[in-house]
Amino acid sequence: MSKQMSHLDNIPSTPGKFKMEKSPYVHNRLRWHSSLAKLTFWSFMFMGVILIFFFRSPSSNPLPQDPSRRSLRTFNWGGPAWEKRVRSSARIRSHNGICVLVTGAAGFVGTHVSAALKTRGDGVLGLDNFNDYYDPSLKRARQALLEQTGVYIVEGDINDSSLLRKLFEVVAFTHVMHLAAQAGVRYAMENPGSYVHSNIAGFVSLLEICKSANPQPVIVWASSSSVYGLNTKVPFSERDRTDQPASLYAATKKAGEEIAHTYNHIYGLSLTGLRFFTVYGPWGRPDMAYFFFTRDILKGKSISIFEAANHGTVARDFTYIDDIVKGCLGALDTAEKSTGSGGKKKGPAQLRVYNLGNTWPVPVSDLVSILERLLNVNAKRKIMKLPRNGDVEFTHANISLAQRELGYKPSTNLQSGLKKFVRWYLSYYSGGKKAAG
Ligand SMILES: O=C(O)[C@H]1O[C@H](OP(=O)(O)OP(=O)(O)OC[C@H]2O[C@@H](n3ccc(=O)[nH]c3=O)[C@H](O)[C@@H]2O)[C@H](O)[C@@H](O)[C@@H]1O
Repeated sequence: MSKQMSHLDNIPSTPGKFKMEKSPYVHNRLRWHSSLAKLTFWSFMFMGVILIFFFRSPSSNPLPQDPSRRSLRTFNWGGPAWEKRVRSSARIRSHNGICVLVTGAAGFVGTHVSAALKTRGDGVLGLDNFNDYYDPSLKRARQALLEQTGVYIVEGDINDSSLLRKLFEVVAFTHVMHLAAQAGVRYAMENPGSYVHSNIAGFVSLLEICKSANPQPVIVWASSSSVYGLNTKVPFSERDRTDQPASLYAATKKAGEEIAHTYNHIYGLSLTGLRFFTVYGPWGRPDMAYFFFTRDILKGKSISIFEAANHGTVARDFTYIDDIVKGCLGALDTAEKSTGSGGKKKGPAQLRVYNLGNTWPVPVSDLVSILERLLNVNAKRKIMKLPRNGDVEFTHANISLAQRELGYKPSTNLQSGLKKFVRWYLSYYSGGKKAAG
């Protein structure tokens, strides 16, 4: 059976009525029907105007690109052929393999993690809503890449409970790698609603299904280095305070950590949050600085390099994607099972949080110098004061906990990681055939 997710489902369909009233009835009935038709017509016109007003009015819709508008999109799923594809993608092909639902599988980290799991023989099913936060054609290209490795990505939203329930009916996932999220620090000021929709409502929707699944899966999910916010103690350790987020994005990730605590406490779900530190690499996100700096340097456009007060350095603990993938797999492999069943906790379950960084902060101006050398083009640098839109000045991970417990050991420095990124970038956007970002 084909199912669809759409807000439009709630609006009754009406065209049949109008057709019927055009049939040749006796005169009175016709008049009665025609006035009924008029009444119905004008009622619908009136409702239409109100709906248009509601969606357009700035006061009733304070979020100009409200993500709920995105979920007006219709996703098709269901049916025997679809279920067969889902099962085949999720089939474990190695001894001791795990069966993983990867949310955000067409995203940057999601694609790399899905491919790595599939390559080692785990069962992998992707889920992604292919939203247009950045160029969806890049997500489609990642999807095509995953298809070659045998990973199927179901198109749907993590807020669609009936889809999630169906997926757990078709496949007994042992693990969920939850990477679907609204990312980006600065965009949170433009579209705050999308952060609440994906990072809070979407996470809760997923946890609700996981808590009732039998067996309950293990969940590993993407938190963020941004939870350290205005924390000035460096390097950032998991024990440091995280109650001063500098952006709504950071606040939603911090909220995710608290929500994880609740579901672990009440339902016995095994939950591991990974605080990623500025992940970069091939197939990366065009909204991130290293990516659009590359694009703009090549185009001869000027780039803005932020600096802190008193010409202070802004730096990031840039972390290469392959290192992050190893950290994700380490977290999945070391996670203990959830303890609940039938939606009820049977005993204490594991609740963990780890930093996944590189432990080597690099000033943004140095990042630009590396790109200039790799691209053999001088950047048009514009030094700007760090805008007050959510960015923090400095990130630096203490990774000793992840090292000890996950065997996490980053091994790629920014120079060699960017070299791989630039090589990918130039071949992907070869000769300007595709427009970057
Ligand atoms: O570590 C993380 O958790 C976060 O890392 C990145 O956030 P961010 O570090 O701000 O990454 P970019 O947006 O690529 O910025 C990198 C650096 O370049 C700087 N920048 C950015 C944009 C710009 O025009 N100029 C500029 O100097 C930023 O201030 C920052 O220091 C991701 O975008 C987040 O999704 C992720 O959660």
